[in-house]
Amino acid sequence: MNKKEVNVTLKWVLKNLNPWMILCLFIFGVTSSFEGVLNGYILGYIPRLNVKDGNSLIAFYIAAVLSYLTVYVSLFLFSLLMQKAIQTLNEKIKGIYFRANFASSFNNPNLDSSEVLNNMTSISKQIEEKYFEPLLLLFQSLMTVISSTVVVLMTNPVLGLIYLALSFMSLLPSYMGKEKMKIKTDMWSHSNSNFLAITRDLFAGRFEITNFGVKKLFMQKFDHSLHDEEQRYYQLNAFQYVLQFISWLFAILITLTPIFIGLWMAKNNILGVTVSTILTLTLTADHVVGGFRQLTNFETQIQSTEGIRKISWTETKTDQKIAQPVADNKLVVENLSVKRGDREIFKNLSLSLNENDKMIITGPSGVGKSTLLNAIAGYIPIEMGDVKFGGHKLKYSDFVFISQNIWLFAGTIRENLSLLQNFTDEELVASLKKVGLYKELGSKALDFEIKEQGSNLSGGQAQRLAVARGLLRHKKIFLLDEITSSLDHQNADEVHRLIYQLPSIVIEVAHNFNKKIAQENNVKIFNLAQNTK
Ligand SMILES: Nc1ncnc2c1ncn2[C@@H]1O[C@H](COP(=O)(O)OP(=O)(O)OP(=O)(O)O)[C@@H](O)[C@H]1O
Repeated sequence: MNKKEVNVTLKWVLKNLNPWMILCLFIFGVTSSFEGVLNGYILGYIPRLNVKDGNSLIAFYIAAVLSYLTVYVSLFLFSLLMQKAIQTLNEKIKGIYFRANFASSFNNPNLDSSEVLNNMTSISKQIEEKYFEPLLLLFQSLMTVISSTVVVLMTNPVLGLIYLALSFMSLLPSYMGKEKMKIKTDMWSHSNSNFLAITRDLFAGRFEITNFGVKKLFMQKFDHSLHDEEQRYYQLNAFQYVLQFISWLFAILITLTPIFIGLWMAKNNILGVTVSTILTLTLTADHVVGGFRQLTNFETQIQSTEGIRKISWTETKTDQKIAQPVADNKLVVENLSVKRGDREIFKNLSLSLNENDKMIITGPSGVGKSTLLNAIAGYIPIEMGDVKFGGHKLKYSDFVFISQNIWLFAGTIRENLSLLQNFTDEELVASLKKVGLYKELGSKALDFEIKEQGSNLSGGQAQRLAVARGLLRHKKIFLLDEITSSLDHQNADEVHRLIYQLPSIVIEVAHNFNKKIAQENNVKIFNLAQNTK
């Protein structure tokens, strides 16, 4: 077991991006940030132009076109590069997230693929929208704030400072409403998760709700929770509009007051203020505050992802080698003790199987048959004891574990058998013949297309395919968990005759089994109930 963790931070982002990409993002981030000051600078220049001088008008026109062109080309390239960077980072994060869940699923057998997929999509989307994008845009906003501040102060330091001070007042309403906004968001989010939980529960219990005739009561519960959720959402939005309204009122003061002060200074010839100064400051000062507002917004988004950016998992060591011959092919279970939760399922349990031995583990429901098989396989933690094969600790590569749900994926029999490893067609055909599937699947058995989750194969065919996978790899141990419980007697007997003849050790967990076939094949019967009491 190996504990691993990836913390998605600025350092991680920089490490995973190409240095050239980072350099270009930096350059275009700086040049594109002048978008904020360009309007103010160019419009503010107009009153200073000598409109009688044609040459200076042409020069002004060319300079303005080139400036806008530089800024917009930079902005375009910055946006394009940003998307490329996000693609790279998304691929990394989704890859890590999937691998983390894949590895951790060994300790969480109930983990469902749709849950992993949903989480992977929603978490990576959140990291993309609330971390990667804001992080890349944060730099650009910072540059906008710096360049606009420089232009404002250079235009006229005193009037510039008045403009900035008043502009920053526009942040007051949202700053003051921040705490209340957070409370309202939390309330809505709490109500929303309640609503989702109730919806899931109701849907899962739709048959019981109908059978017990309690539909009306549960629909009322649903409506109540839906109303609560929508009401909280309305309150959240209404509060947002209240803040917005206060901001508008502030804006009237903030926009007109510095213009009036500027005009008054111009009238009285104070500090060389002109109409040109007022124009430049009016159009530029807003970008300082706008950039600042964006900065704080990005920072809040970045902080909100702190929890989901830490991805940790436990890596279980797997070896992908084909089973190697061992000194003696004996499987020995020594003093095995297993607890599930606080409950001791069995204690000091020992078993010994020689090469090619077959054993059925039986006993009443809930006694711990599947637990024992999973503990032997190493799929669940054990309290004490050892499981050895050929004198060494049993490894994943030593055995094939087959349960009722055979893992089959959309693809050919060839792919499902070889699992994308290199095997010749002769080897694949030989394994299919051993389980009696070759003839059954027609002349082109290897090219037979299996549908998603093997929906076009019978239960028995799927079981035999799983056995063929193990035979192909010369596995010396087959661990089988209730594999025939969903098959009819004839199919179940057929599968049993096959597995009891395998040149391997077979341990099968079975509630019910055909005693005659078991006897004919010298299968040992191990009743767990008698061995745990
Ligand atoms: N995932 C789990 N987490 C906690 N306890 C579990 C879990 N699975 C099973 N158990 C407990 O372990 C006991 C043994 O379960 P197990 O599935 O091994 O029994 P079994 O003999 O295979 O039953 P059955 O024949 O009904 O499949 C159960 O009674 C249950 O209390």
